[in-house]
Amino acid sequence: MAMNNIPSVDLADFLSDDSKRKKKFVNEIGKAYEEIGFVSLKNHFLSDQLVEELYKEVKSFFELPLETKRKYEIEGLGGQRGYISFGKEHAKGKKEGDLKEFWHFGQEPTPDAELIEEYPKNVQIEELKDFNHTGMEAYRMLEKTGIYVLRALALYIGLDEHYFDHWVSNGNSILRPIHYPPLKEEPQGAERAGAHGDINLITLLMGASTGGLQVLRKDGQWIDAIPKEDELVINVGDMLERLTNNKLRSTIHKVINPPKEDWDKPRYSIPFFMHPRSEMSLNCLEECISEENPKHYEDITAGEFLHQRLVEIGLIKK
Ligand SMILES: O=C(O)CCC(=O)C(=O)O
Ligand SMILES: [Fe+2]
Repeated sequence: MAMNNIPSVDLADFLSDDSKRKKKFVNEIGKAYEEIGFVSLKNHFLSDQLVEELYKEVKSFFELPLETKRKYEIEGLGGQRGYISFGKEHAKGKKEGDLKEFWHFGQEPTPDAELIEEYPKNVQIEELKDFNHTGMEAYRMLEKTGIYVLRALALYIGLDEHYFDHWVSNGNSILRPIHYPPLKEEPQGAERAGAHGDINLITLLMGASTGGLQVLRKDGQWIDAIPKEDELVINVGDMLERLTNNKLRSTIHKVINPPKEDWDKPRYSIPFFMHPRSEMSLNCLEECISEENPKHYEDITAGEFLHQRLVEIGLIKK
């Protein structure tokens, strides 16, 4: 039986004036990311009320008729904004599409952002007047939380506390509400979400409508990752693993199919994928290269890396 043992950390420690508490947080989250790659975080900035409103909007959207949702599936964006229909995305290296449909909210940059690459506009849903602004409100609160987590990680790695600030402010982050519909037939090798590592720097995940998320521990055992009430599950993605030359671990995870008696139950989940600006260098940091841990990756920018991975998961056609 899988069990839940994702370490829990308290953002209030990091925000406290007591330097011992701040240091404690930095060490706890750093150690957890070297070991399991996941934490559950309390005292973040996303309120229960906002989560509730967002789930309500998201459910209303996915309940719309397919032809209405299809109006919002925009060609040529590599699935980076709007609606992405059932079965389109697959885990890297897997041919069966995941059993999910989803939506993407993207960055709305401030006028002074000076971006090298312009972001596509968010897609506005006409049928639901509160959908877009509720999504962007949650986006901002998750982004704010993520910036503090990255500050703690910068200190852990031995960088300036504000190393990531510039790269993630006006960065290419994505909020992804997902609907896993009820299963109607034997899935034939497909899963709700096949085993994968996330592409981005870090992922912040509010509680899902039901369980199903599992994480692959170093010893090869799959364990459940369920945030406690009021907590966010936060994990390291491949970009941060690469930047830190494998010091911080992007852990493989998946969403398993429910047992047959629960096939009639849908699942909803809303991850926030924190991405930097596309020009950020992901070259392995000097601080993370040593004789025992020689450089594992070629130099690359975040934009180039993202493009490669979108091709590999089926969202961009070669
Ligand atoms: O649905 C979930 O709980 C997680 C989904 C996920 O891992 C992803 O979309 O990257
Ligand atoms: Fe994921």
